[in-house]
Amino acid sequence: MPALLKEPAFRHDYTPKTGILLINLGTPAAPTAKALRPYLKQFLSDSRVIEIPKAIWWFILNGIILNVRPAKSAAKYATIWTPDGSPLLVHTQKQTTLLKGLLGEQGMRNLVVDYAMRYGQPSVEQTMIKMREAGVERLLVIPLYPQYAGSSSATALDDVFRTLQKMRNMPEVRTVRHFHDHPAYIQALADSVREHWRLNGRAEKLVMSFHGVPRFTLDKGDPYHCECLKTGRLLAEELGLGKTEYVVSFQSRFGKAEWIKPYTTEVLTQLARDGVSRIDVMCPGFVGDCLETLEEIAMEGKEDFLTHGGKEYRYIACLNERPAWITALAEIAAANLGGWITTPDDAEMRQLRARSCGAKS
Ligand SMILES: C=CC1=C(C)c2cc3[nH]c(cc4nc(cc5[nH]c(cc1n2)c(C)c5CCC(=O)O)C(CCC(=O)O)=C4C)c(C)c3C=C
Ligand SMILES: [Fe+2]
Ligand SMILES: [Fe+2]
Repeated sequence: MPALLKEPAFRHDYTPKTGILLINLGTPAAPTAKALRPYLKQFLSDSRVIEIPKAIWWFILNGIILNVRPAKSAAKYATIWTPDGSPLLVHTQKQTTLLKGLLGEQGMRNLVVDYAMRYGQPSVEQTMIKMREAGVERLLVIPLYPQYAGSSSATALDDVFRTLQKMRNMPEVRTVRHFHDHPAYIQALADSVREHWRLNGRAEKLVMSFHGVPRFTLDKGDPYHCECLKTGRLLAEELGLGKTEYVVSFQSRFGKAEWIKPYTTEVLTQLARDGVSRIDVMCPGFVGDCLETLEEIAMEGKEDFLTHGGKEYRYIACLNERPAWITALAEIAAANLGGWITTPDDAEMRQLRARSCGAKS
């Protein structure tokens, strides 16, 4: 049992709140090798992400990867960094604010909406302590990954459960496992494609590129690959696309092992070689633009396609702050908040609470 966190003395006179905690992957604090090193170390030391035996991996990580990758990755981050910081952080912050605003407009009171990062800052523990201090007694956790994977959603939830183990007065907890087939999420994606078509016309193919995972995880029971294909199919159906008009592929391969296929780079190269001249490319598995979409897909992917004979490569931005996506997020939250959002005003709630144990305050 880990050591318990410090908590304030119990009191009656506060309004119990319901919290929504959005968890995203996390991102380095700056686009520098110095900032990349601790970020990558934390990320790549996660046994949900790297399943190689710990002792062997320790040597590979500390002896090779952490000496080479920080500088290489920092150079990539530098190409997408914004004046407000890393796009992943900026979009997560904005999504949190917009969700809070929308749920407030929908009349949900006594609600705390906040975000945390699985790697880097603010950590899950930090945000959970902050929410507990704000009076959160019921906590809904939404990992910002539409498709469940052990290396994304599950590790985010591990962090929540680890923090709960350290809480004396732990909140009630509900978790969202995935929303890969949620109609409002599919609608939001479809809206973004239709808007792109309205402004730019329609390309010959729509490429839907998802983050990859090692192939063996599928063989060992991870549903991620299947959920990506389902998202792709539902989106294509919503857009009225036939089987030959879209392709689902997987990006961001790490290391030499086989990952789920087809690889996005190979698909882009092959499409160009096959004489397809104009393609639309999107990343439905990322709800906000980040390094993997802005650098790997919008920049490197474009180069792959154009250098192999393609003529026009149009990247469709992630959902980011699109109103339809914030509405979808609110729907996903509301569907999981059943019975948790109470209507009595603050004073009444305090009275109810004090009365239940006979105390005066
Ligand atoms: C080492 C293996 C990796 C697995 C497995 C993996 C799964 C996975 N990742 C995401 C989402 C994101 N990954 C991002 C960056 C990133 N991913 C890996 C490695 C694995 N990911 C690394 C080493 C990095 C860091 C960048 C680099 O050095 O290449 C990001 C972007 C972060 C940002 O700051 O913008 C996202 C998002 C998912 C959803 C997933 C499993 C399904
Ligand atoms: Fe990743
Ligand atoms: Fe399947």
